[in-house]
Amino acid sequence: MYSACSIAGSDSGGGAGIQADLKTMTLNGVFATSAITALTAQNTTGVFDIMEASPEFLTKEIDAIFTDIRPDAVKIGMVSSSALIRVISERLQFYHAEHIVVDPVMVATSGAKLINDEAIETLKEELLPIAEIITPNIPEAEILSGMPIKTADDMMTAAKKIASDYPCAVLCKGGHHVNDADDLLVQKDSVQWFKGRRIDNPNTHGTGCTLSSAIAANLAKGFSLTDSVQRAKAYISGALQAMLDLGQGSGPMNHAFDLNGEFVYNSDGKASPEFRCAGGNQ
Ligand SMILES: Nc1ncnc2c1ncn2[C@@H]1O[C@H](COP(=O)(O)OP(=O)(O)OP(=O)(O)O)[C@@H](O)[C@H]1O
Ligand SMILES: Cc1ncc(CO)c(N)n1
Repeated sequence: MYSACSIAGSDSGGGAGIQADLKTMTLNGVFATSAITALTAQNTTGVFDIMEASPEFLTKEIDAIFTDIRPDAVKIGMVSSSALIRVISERLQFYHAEHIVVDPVMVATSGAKLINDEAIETLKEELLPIAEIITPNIPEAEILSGMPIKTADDMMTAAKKIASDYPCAVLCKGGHHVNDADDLLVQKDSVQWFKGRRIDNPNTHGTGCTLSSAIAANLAKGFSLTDSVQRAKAYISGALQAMLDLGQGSGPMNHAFDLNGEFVYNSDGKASPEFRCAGGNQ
């Protein structure tokens, strides 16, 4: 069975972070491992506290994973400090990790800052050079490109700038646009829009984590980057469309669905009629 590893923060509320990643990877048909960078005391209304793992402990988590169940892809989410970013970069290069997806998490849906300013520079220096793809939302793309994004043309200019500054593909997510939820993928030789109808659901906590984990899971299974993004976009649209309404703020998504309405994935990562997800038909 293929496996993917999430290196990210824990969300006690279950909607984002490691919790979203493990659900997404499982339902996209790969075995999921995790190296936790920080605990957050968080729910749908906000982030109340953060406790970082030490660099030494994060090193041991990554070593434990790579020396035993080597991941076929790695997703990196919330990493709040430069010291932790350096550990991740060094360890992933040491293990020649493949298919690295970087979600440059900066601010939670609720508005809480999840990275310090110095660490944003370290992320650019240490993680973007080893990433296959990065998945900024619009505010993150503004910071990485150094330009404001108000229109689809701005999105294109900013994503192209980031893709020319760093050796990775860039998926600029349109969730923060007011109209359609269209995402833009810029690779060295191609540019492609992934169109998404905006789903009228205020419960979008963890959409970015879910999308990047679904991309990593599909890369782990051997799909091309373009196909992995396409499949991840279908997954996030399904999870938003499945309309869960939990908590008092921006709630989590519903992962207990499948793309055709009934079945989830078997251990080969193929849709299987024998393996029905509890709650999938609700
Ligand atoms: N209301 C919506 N309807 C349809 N798709 C959406 C909606 N909101 C977000 N998306 C999609 O969800 C994915 C994540 O995008 P978004 O810009 O919300 O990421 P993010 O801000 O990093 O998420 P997070 O809330 O986890 O920080 C993208 O594919 C985006 O198009
Ligand atoms: C732990 C964690 N990672 C990422 C996000 C971004 O959605 C969040 N809110 N919490």
